[in-house]
Amino acid sequence: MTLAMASAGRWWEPTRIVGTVSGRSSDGEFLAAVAAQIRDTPPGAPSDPSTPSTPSTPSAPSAPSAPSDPSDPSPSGLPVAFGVVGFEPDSRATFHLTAGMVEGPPGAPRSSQLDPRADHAPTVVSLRPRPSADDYSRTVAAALDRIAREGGDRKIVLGRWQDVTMSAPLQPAELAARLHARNPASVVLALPLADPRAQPATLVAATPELLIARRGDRILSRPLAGSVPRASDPGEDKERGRRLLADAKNLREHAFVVRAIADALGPLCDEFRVPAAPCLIGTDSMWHLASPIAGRLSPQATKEWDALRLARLLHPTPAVAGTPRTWAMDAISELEESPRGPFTGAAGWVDAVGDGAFHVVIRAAVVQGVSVRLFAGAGIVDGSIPAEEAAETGAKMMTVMRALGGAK
Ligand SMILES: C=C(O[C@@H]1C=C(C(=O)O)C=C[C@H]1O)C(=O)O
Repeated sequence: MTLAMASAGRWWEPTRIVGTVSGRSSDGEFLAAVAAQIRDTPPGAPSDPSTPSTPSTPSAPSAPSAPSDPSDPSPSGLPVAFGVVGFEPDSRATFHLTAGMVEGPPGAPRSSQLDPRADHAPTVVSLRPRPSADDYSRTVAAALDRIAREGGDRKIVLGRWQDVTMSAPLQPAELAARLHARNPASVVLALPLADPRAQPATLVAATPELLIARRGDRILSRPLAGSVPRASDPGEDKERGRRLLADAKNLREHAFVVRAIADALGPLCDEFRVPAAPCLIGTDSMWHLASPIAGRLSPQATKEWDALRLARLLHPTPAVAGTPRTWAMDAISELEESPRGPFTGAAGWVDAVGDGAFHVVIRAAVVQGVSVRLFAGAGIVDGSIPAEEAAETGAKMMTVMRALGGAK
């Protein structure tokens, strides 16, 4: 099985997986127990024979290097719990208890199953959008009706799926390596999902969105909301980014998220900084409005709030659910075709001292043999245009589609 993470040009793998636990995503007791369990996991603990370690794991842990990014796994080389909390309250959360994450060789893994020049590279043989772009546009219109009925000042994030079939089973590590090569500024995660009913599946994502990182008393969140697809012409591309920064509908969409995060984190902090206006960040396929929010936890909050508990406090934000949260989640479960599960969940790590980083599971796929399932969503507010939201979700899926070799 493949458990790996890449951020800021560095690739991380566990020295050893000592156990895997799963429970309901909304089960606070279960998740508190995960954080407690990692405090009791000795570094280099003997491996549980039922959960073999990753074959490509380096044999000796490398010396912990200085963190270059708040998302990096524990620089102290401490045991970490690495996992995902799903979107719906009753979805499955999976955590792998590892003896520590160590930095692998740059650009790992070494093999390249997805190298298009290799004859054994799996190729895309079929694509099935669920629903079609037209049906999705109709669902967006239905969401706009709901928002209008409530007076307009609301948001619903609506998504759609794409089921891809490959010509041969896809190695999740290969997809992760490709995403990492193409999206150096995103955090790449490959995370086996525990579902006893299903054939083994792995979540792979290249996410640009940081839900929360905690290092000691310092916290950082960088929500995204308000997006436009990039353009191939450099002049037009730059112009789209410039227009996004000044676009009233997208700024409103963004403000919902910043407000929710500031309201949740502000009371825990002695110092707290929210930018007055968002900045622009780009991925391979999208421009996004982003707000880096930073704080210093109070001494009491530092003791009580580990990274996973902070992630649970924020998740799901209006970037992936909407506002107000419960109303938006009800609308999503009525309007979307199926439950999202890990998509738009929170994935990352927490260590024995409560430090950690959780990322929003977007630009993601679930890989299961020859099947690859993609998801992308878009925030709907008063003024959204259904066809544009369909185009936006299509563009968001391009990050994974290109890495699969299924798009230019
Ligand atoms: C839901 C997704 O993206 C979220 C919605 C965004 C938006 O509506 O602009 C931007 C980033 C994400 O927070 C996704 O990419 O699937």
